Amino acid sequence: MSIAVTEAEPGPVPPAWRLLLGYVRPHRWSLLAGAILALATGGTGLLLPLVARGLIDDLAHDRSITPALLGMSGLVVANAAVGALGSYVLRRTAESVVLGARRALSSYLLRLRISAVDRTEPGDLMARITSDTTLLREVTTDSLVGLGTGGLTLVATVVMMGLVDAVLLGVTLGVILAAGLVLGLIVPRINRASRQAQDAVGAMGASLERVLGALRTVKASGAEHREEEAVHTAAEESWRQSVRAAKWAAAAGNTAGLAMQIAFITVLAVGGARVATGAVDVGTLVAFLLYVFYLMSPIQQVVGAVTQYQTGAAALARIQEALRLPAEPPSKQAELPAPGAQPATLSFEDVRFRYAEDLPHVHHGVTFAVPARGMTAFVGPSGAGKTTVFSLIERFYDPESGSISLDGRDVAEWELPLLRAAIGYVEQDAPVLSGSLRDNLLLGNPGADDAEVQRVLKTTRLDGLVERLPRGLDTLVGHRGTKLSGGERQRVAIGRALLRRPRLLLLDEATSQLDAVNEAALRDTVADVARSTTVLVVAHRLSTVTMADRIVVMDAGRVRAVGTHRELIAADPLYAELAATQFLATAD
Ligand SMILES: Nc1ncnc2c1ncn2[C@@H]1O[C@H](COP(=O)(O)OP(=O)(O)OP(=O)(O)O)[C@@H](O)[C@H]1O
Repeated sequence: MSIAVTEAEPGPVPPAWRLLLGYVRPHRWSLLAGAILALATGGTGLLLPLVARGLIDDLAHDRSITPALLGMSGLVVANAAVGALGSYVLRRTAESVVLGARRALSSYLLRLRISAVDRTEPGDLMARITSDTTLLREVTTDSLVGLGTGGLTLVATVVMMGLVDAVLLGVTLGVILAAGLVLGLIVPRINRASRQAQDAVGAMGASLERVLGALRTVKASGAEHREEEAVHTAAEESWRQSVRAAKWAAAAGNTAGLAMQIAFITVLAVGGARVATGAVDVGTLVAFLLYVFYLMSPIQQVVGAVTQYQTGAAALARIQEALRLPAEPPSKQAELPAPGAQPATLSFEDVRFRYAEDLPHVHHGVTFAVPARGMTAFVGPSGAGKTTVFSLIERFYDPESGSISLDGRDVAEWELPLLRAAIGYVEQDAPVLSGSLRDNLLLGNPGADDAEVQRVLKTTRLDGLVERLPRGLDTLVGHRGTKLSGGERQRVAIGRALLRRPRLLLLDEATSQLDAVNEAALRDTVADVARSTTVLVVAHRLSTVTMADRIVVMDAGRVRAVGTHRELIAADPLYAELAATQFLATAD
């Protein structure tokens, strides 16, 4: 049985509110506490008009207004205190929702399949973790709580208004209903503009990542202005769409505000007439008008909640899009092989592979076998499919047909962490991560002891460099190791792979030449490692292939010959030609 690397095909995208509830569920109790406090704030405010009516009554009947004044002051102070506590609890909960989303999204993105990463822009994915998740904060507080507390306060206020005067309530609701119809037209536009604004932020992140990742090349090509324009265009697009969203949000807010003013004027007119006919007294009209005034806040809250929800729904959709990219299953950290573990065997059997359905095949039935120990070199023209062999062994991709076996067992049946724990992989451009030399060396085996590190430093001839550096292993290497030379970066990458005590070492040789001394040293290192480990090298140097135990010659996605240097020189014209040029990675 093979172990699935891609997750099940995702079904239809759930609606934004379901996604939002998913993020909020772990924090439901603190959210509820915040909502209750917000309601209590509304509740204390709701009592004010009644106390005010009492005060007017007291004045009309020549009674002392001190109790009513004290009551109103107490209510105002309680209102402020409960309000402050409520907004702190809500804000804290919202930050926790953002944290939860960031953790989930970043964990997921680190598990993405390489094929998914090939199709995406890292800068855009970063924007989803940083900027889109931030929008969840407002959605949680303004939207969810706003809708809940604002809605409840609204209902409570309407009930109170009904109790005070049903006719005036009817007038008020008529005006509010008309405003609601207008809002129904505005709200979807906010969603559309917000989505486009967030997409543009993603595009800006992608442009920035592209430029900053290759700033030397951009400068050397004199392309700063053109690249600057691309970043600015994305930033301006985000601005344009955000302004559009702001325009519609402002229209929504003001529609609600205008409706309240109209309701106020209408109630004043109709209420005034009712006072004149003696249907209601002045105190009732004042209390009702205070409620109309008071209605403003929950209505603004509900309208704000709905508009904010549109922005949040757009962000949620972008987050969900990232969470639906194919990823590897979650797994535990695997134990590395013990020192001196048995070297691996490897075989490819009729492997066919292409990077995507719409791309041509890169492997057209690749077959070869590699015994335990010794060094196997892969040679062939550029684009022949050599590096792809390594990517398939690591299961960055899966073949379309055929099988790849490690220790006689199909790699598809291995637990991914166990498979990768058996392998040390040095990529062609030898990536070095920002951080210290030590961080880089221990990346694949943080538990390596000092003696192991020292041994690897010696093997890779990095010991001299470490001694020269004032901070030794703790020297920071800069973004992508820019403070190291190309050769040093390559040796750090090899040291890192060796510290994993690999049973199979994959070495994609750099096409750039090292200086003669370092090249010889590296050759000796690899030869040394090959005595106890199975080593596969994508070779670009004649000096590497001449010492290989066997050479696999690849051409246009096929293995055309296997043998030693001496055998192949005689038997394979392509190999003879490659060898004659010294540089084995010639262009097609
Ligand atoms: N991630 C990818 N997505 C799509 N196509 C790819 C990808 N990686 C490589 N290819 C294509 O697959 C083919 C084989 O690439 P591969 O890197 O395996 O060649 P190679 O023999 O290692 O070449 P070189 O000697 O130049 O490193 C090339 O035509 C390349 O354009």
